[in-house]
Amino acid sequence: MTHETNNHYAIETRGVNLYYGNFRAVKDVDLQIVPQKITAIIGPSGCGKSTVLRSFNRMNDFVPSFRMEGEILFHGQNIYAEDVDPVMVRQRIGMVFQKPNPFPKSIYENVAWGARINGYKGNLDELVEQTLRDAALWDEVKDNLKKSGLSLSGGQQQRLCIARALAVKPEIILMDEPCSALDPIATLKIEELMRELSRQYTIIIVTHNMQQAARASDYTAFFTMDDDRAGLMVEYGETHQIFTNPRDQRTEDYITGRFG
Ligand SMILES: Nc1ncnc2c1ncn2[C@@H]1O[C@H](COP(=O)(O)OP(=O)(O)OP(=O)(O)O)[C@@H](O)[C@H]1O
Repeated sequence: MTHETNNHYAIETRGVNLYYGNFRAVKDVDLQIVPQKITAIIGPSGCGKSTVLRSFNRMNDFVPSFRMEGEILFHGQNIYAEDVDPVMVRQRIGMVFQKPNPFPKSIYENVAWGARINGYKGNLDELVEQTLRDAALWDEVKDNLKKSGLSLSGGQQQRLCIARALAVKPEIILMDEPCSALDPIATLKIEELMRELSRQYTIIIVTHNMQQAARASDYTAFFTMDDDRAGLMVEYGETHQIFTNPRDQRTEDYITGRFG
C-alpha cells in the first residue's frame, strides 16, 4: 500500500491513535518530523511519549495488546501496511534505550553484529572503526576492542549502543531517555554526539529533562494527558519558540514548572 506524502519529512503521522487493549494511550497525533534535525518529545509521565516513539519503528509490536489506528509514513509508505517487514523498518529506523544495553560480547562484536546478520560484504574492521569514530568512542576503545562491552562506563556503553544502532546504516535514530542513567558529563557527551550525528541522521529523543530538550533539540513536541488519560500532542514547533513563546497555556504551565 503506497500513499502520497510529502517526502520532505522523515516521518509523518496521520490520525494516529495507539492502544493497549481497550485503553487508548495516545490519541490523534499528526506530526511531521523534519529530516536531519533533532526532535524532542517532552511531557509529563504517562502521557505516551515512549509509546509514540516506539510506534515509529514498530517496537510496540512486541506488546501483544498493542494496536494502532492511522498511518505512520516513512518515504511515503505506511510502515504498518501489511506488506511491510518490521525487521526492515527497525533496520532503517534504529533505537537506543534508556538503560545502556550492550550485548555481553566484545566491543568489536557489539558493533559488527548487526552488519554480520545483514550479510555485510565489506571490510568489517573498517566498518567497526568508522562506526566507533562516528559514535565518538573510537579513541577510548581502539586498544581494547576485544574487551567486553559491559566493561565500559555507563556513558561509553551508551555510545557503544549508539554505534551498534549506526552500524546497520539507519536513517533515523530513536532515543528513549538515553541519558537518564548517565552523569552530567556523560550526558553532555551524548548531546554533543547527537548534534554531530544530526548532520547525517534524523534524531528523535524522548526526554524527561526539559533543559536537555531546550539545549539539544531543534524541534520540540509537547504532549500531555487528557481527562480520559489518553496522551495528546498539545504543541509542536521549533524548540526556541516552544520554550520562549509557547502558544498553548498547557505548554507554558509545563515548561515553567507549574505542572508535571
Ligand atoms: N506495555 C503496556 N501495556 C499496557 N499499558 C501500557 C504499556 N506501556 C505503557 N502503557 C500505558 O500507556 C500509557 C503511556 O505510557 P508511556 O510509557 O508511553 O508514557 P511516557 O510518557 O513515556 O511515560 P514516562 O515518562 O513515565 O516514561 C501509560 O498509561 C502506561 O501505563
